[in-house]
Amino acid sequence: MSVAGLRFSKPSVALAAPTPHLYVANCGPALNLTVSQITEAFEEHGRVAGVSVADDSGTRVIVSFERAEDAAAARGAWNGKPCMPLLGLVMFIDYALPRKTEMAKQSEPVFFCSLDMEIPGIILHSEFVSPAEEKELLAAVDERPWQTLAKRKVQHYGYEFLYKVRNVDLTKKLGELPTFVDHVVERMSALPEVANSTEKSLPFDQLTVNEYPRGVGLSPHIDTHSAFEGSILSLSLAGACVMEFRKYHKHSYDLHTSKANYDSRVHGTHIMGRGLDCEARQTIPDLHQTTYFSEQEMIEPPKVKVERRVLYLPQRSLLILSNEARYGWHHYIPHHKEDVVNGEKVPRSSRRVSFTFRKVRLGPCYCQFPHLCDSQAEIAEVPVSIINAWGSKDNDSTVLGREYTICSAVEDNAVHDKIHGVSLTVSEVKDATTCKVWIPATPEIEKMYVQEVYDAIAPHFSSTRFAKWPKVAQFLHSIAPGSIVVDAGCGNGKYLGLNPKCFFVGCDISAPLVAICAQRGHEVLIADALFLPYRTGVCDAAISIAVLHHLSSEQRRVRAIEELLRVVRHGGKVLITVWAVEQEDKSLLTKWTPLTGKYMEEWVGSSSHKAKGNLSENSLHMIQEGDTLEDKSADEEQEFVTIFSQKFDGQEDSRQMKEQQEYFVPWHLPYHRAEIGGASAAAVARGFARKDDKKGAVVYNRYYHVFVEGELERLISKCAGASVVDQFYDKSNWCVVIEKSCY
Ligand SMILES: O=C(O)CCC(=O)C(=O)O
Ligand SMILES: [Fe+2]
Ligand SMILES: [Zn+2]
Repeated sequence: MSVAGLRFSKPSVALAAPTPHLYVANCGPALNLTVSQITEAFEEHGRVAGVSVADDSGTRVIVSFERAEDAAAARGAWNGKPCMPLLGLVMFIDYALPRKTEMAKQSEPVFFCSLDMEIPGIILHSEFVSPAEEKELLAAVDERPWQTLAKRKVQHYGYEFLYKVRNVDLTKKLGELPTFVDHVVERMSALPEVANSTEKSLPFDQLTVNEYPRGVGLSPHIDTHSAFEGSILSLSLAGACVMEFRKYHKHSYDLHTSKANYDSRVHGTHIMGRGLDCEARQTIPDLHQTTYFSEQEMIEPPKVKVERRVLYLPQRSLLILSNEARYGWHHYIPHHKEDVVNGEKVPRSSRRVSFTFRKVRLGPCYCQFPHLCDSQAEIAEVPVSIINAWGSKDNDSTVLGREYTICSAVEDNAVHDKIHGVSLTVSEVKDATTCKVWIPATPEIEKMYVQEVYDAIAPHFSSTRFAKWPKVAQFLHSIAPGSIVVDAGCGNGKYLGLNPKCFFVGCDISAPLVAICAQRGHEVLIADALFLPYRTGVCDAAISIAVLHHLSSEQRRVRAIEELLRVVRHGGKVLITVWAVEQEDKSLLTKWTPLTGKYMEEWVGSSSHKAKGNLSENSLHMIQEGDTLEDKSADEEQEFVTIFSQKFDGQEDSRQMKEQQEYFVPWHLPYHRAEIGGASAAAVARGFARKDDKKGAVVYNRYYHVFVEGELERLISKCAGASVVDQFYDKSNWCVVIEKSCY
C-alpha cells in the first residue's frame, strides 16, 4: 500500500496550500496499528491512495489521499484530537511534501572491503570458494527439497529455523550438517577469526540455505541472540547483492524531572502527554524499548539516529559476522532488482543462493546489547524486586532482598533467570504475578564477616559515616541534571542525594543500614550487589563505594562490576572505589588480621591464597594494641587512622604484607553501643567477634580483600563493554571510573 517511488518528509514550516499527503505522528506499527487499520480509519474522509512509514521510528506514517480536500478534512478532524476509529488515539497531523529520496538513499557509498566498514566483527573473504565448488554446492541443494516462503525458498540442516519464533527448537535436531558442505566447513573452521574467537562458534550445527529470486531481499533483522552463539558465516553463491548494516542510536531520555524519569523507567509509569488527552506511550520498533514522550517530544520526537553502512557481497564470497557486527547491527538485503553501487547500476542475477552457517546456543546470551537481546529482554519484562522495601515500610518480605515480580507464569516452582544464568527457586507464590525467589546463597565468609557484622554495628557504623569523600562528590556533581544514580552498597546513604539535581536510588545487603537510609527518606532497598534488582540500562550512573573488597572471590567481584555495568545505560558512568593494599599508613596493615588456613581454603579459595603468614586460627582474634577505632568521627578508617604516628618499617614484613590481600579488619563496638548478651554474644559465640574488656568494646571482624595496583582495571577488562575513563589512587583507595560502551 505504499506510494510507489515517493518518500515523504515532515515540512519544517506549515504549508500554505494543503497537499494530499499527511504526515501523521503517534501512529504506526509501533503502536500496533497495521497499514490496513490506518487506511480504513482515514478512508472515513475520502479515498486513501496509500499509507507508508515516514521514517524508522514506527510511530510516524504518511497517509496519502487521492484528493487534497480529503487530506484537509482528515487533518481538521483528528489533528490533536482523539481519533475514535483508532481507539481514541491522539495524533499530530501535518501536510507532507513528497520528496524523492531514492537517489539520496542510493548515494550511500558501497564498501567492497570489510575493513572500510568500521564495524567491529565484520569480515568479508572474497573468492572463498572456487567456481567448481560453487557449482557442486548449488547442485547439491538443487537435488534436495526446498521449503517455500512468501518470496524465497529455504532449506534447513542441523536444526530447522522456525520463522514464527525466529529461533530453533533444540529438542528437534534434524541431524548433522550434510556432507556436501564438509570441505567448506573445514576451511571456515580453520579461519583464525573463527577458530580463535572468544565466543565459540564451532562446531557449526545449523545451516540455512536461502534462495532469493531477482528483486527479493531480506528485511532488516538481527539473528536472534538466544538462538545462535559465536560467529555467523554466510556464503554468497550464484549471484551478488549489497547488504546494508544499520545501528540504531537511541539518545538518553531527557524528561522533565528525574523522579518522573525514574518512575517511567523503573515502574513503567506513563508520562501523560500534557495538552493532549492521551497517554503518549510509544515504542521504537526493533529496539524493544519503550519510551515515554512528553507533548513536546511527541511533536518533535527524540531522534533515533541510524548509522548505515553498505557492503557489496560478491558471488563466492564469505561474510563473517561476530561480536558487535553480529549482536549490535541489523543486516538487510534491499528488495531491489538492481543495486546502485557507487553511482553504477548493477543488476542482480536471476538467483542468489546463500549458505548461512551458525551454531545453536544452549544457554542465554550475555551480550553487551541488552536492548537488542531477547535473552536479556526477558528480564527487562520481569522486573523488579522493588516491592516492599520502598521507604521504611515492611522490610520483612525483602529482608533477603530477593522478591521479584514474575510476569510470566511460574512453572515447577522454578524460574530460570536468563540474565544471571541461574535457576531461582520459588519459595512462595503470592499471586499470579508476584513470588518470592531465592538467589544463590552468599558465601559463608561474606554472610558472617560482612553482612552480619554490618547488621550488628549499623547504628554505630552510621554515626561515624558522614564525611563525604571529595572524589565521590566530584563524580556525582559531574553527572547531568535529571540523571538517575544507583548507589549499590549505599551503607547509611551518605551519598544519596548528594547532587540534588539527580535522583538517587540506593541498595545495600544490610537491612539495618537500609532502614537508616529509609528513615532519612531515601529510596532504598535491600539487595545483593551481585543481583541488583534493577532493570538493565535503567540508570545514568552508578557508584560502588567500598563494596567490592567485601566480596570473597574474583568471580564475585567481576560479577558485581558486570551488574553495575548492566544497570547503567549505554554511555553511562560507574565509579568504583576499593581499599588498596598500598595503604598510605602502613601501620594500619598491622592492625588487620591476615586470613589463613581454613579461612583461605574453605572460603576464599586457594587460587587467591597469597598469604605467606602462618597464623593459627586463634590468631584471627589477636588484634594489635592501639587499634581502637571506635567513636571516631572521621569518615573512613584510612583517613582517621592517619592520626596514628606509628609507621611500619620492617622490609621483610612489608613484602609479606604486599602479597597478603585477604584480611579481617576489626570494628570496635563499644559496650555501651552493643547489646551485650544479645546479638553481640551470639556473634562472639559464633566466632566473628570477641569481647575486649580492656577497651570496653566488642571487636567484630570484617572480611576484606584489599586490591593491589592494577587489579581493579584487570577485573574491569574481563567485563565486556566497559572502558576505563579515569583511574586514580586516593586516600588508600584504588578508584576507577568506567563508561559503558555506546552501541
Ligand atoms: O542471505 C544472506 O546472506 C543472509 C541470510 C541471513 O541473514 C539470515 O538467514 O539470517
Ligand atoms: Fe541474518
Ligand atoms: Zn544478546
